[in-house]
Amino acid sequence: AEETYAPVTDARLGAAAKDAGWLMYRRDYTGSGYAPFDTINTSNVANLKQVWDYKTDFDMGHESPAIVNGDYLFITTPKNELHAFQASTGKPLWVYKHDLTGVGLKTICCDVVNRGVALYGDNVYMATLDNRVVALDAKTGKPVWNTQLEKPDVGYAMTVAPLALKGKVVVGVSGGEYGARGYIAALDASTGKEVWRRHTIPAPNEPGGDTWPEGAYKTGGGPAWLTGSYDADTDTLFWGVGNPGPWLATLRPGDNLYTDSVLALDPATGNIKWHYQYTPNDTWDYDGTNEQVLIDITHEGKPYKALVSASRNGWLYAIDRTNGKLIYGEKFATATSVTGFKDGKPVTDPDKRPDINKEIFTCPSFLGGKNWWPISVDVKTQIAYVPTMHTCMTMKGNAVSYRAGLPFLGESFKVVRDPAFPNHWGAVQAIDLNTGKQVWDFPSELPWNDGTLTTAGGVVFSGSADGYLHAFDAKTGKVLWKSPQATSGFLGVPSTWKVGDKQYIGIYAGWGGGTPIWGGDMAKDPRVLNIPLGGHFYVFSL
Ligand SMILES: O=C(O)c1cc(C(=O)O)c2c(n1)C(=O)C(=O)c1cc(C(=O)O)[nH]c1-2
Repeated sequence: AEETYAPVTDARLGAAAKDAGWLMYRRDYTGSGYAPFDTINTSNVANLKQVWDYKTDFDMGHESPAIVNGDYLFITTPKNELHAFQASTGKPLWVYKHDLTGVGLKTICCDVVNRGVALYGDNVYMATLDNRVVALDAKTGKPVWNTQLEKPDVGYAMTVAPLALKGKVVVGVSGGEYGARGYIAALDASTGKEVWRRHTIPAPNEPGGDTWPEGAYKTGGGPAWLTGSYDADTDTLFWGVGNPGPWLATLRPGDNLYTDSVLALDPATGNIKWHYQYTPNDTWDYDGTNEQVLIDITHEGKPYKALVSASRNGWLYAIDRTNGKLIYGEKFATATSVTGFKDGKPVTDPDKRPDINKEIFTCPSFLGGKNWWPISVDVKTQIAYVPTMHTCMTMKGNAVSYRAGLPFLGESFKVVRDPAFPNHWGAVQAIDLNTGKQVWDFPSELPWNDGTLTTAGGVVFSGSADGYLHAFDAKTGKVLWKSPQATSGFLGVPSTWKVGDKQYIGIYAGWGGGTPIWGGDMAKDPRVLNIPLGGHFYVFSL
């Protein structure tokens, strides 16, 4: 039957946490990845069965969550195809294949991925590898507008899932490995016209401009390649900023604001309200882009409106989201580059800084104690479910000069095992956000490169690299159910929705992304090397 398509209004997005669908990247503006559904719960999750599936034509990383409005479901593929299905049955509705003819796909560091769509009004939005944002009619797939932000192949690319709010579609660019000057931009949702652009590296005359050597801002990196969050109470948009360029920090003394930071922005103008820098003068490619989850916590007896992020640098940060002050930092992985805090600012170990002719060994590797795979947070218990990677690295400086469209690193490196975890490349951890301390740990011999989904049914979902979707007991970490083995390793972000009384879980298998390309010893581990490729979207229900 031809279902009506209910427009995605600001009111619906503001109440997305309670919607029957899954209206945005992390379900709601807080970035929780938490669904209030309990139809599937700890007592019946063992009965989950596959109800439909879809195989894509691609062998690269599949990272998109299913975004669902009513009975309409949207997923994207590598190289920017957008597929619409009937959410309950998997009936294909339409496909949009973005035209990448003539695009070299050259300045894309970590696989030709896409992290999914945003919905607003009657439209669906996708950011593309050739730096466009496209708006399509969600019901028909018919193009509405198409705005190019940058030429392709000269440093910029886009892999981000857009965030829609208040008549705007907000996106951020990739390009931190190519000396692109990063930014976050807001486009008018109905016309595609750019409303504001916030460069993440200030010009010399702007606040923070004095944290860079002369002229360095033009090639200073600071990409913004993961989706932010939004606090309606204070009307603040939070967006993570990535690594500085070049990677070798001795070439750019200073804190290098606002790289490796979270920015609190006015969504009407893009003006900066405050910032917090996770890794000052980063020389390890630790980015600061990982999820920025808004959650109210109680720490040492005091209530806080917090923003939490499990950073690539191995520390879990809780920041006061009203003023940008550190509440606490706790290690969630072996972390020797950042060693602690002074007056709320991270302190780094000078002995762990590489230079020309100086090789160092430090943890985590540049791939991070956790990479982009989002944590989820149970809003009732304030427990976060954190995909974790156990790696360290050697790193050494070398000479580099900027050339448009080429890598701008100035370092060579190798990912190796974390000696503290001789048998495990990864884990899923439960961490109490009130304390920053571990509640349980599920170790994995393979890296764990999948986001997590938390539900009111007391079940946490996440997929393993060897192709099993796991259902964990949120309280104990006990595995309550595992799917039959998927045709590839899980990399996609799990999501859940209801059509009528039925609850569905959807997730992409489709190994790829940064780990196989950059993973050094981990990528060469035969169990990782032999993970079969191919995109396969699965939907499960009772
Ligand atoms: O600096 C950047 O612009 C940038 C972009 C991306 C991306 O857009 O996917 C990644 C990274 N950096 C990165 O450092 C990284 O480890 C990474 C992993 C992945 C992935 O999809 O698995 N993307 C990216």
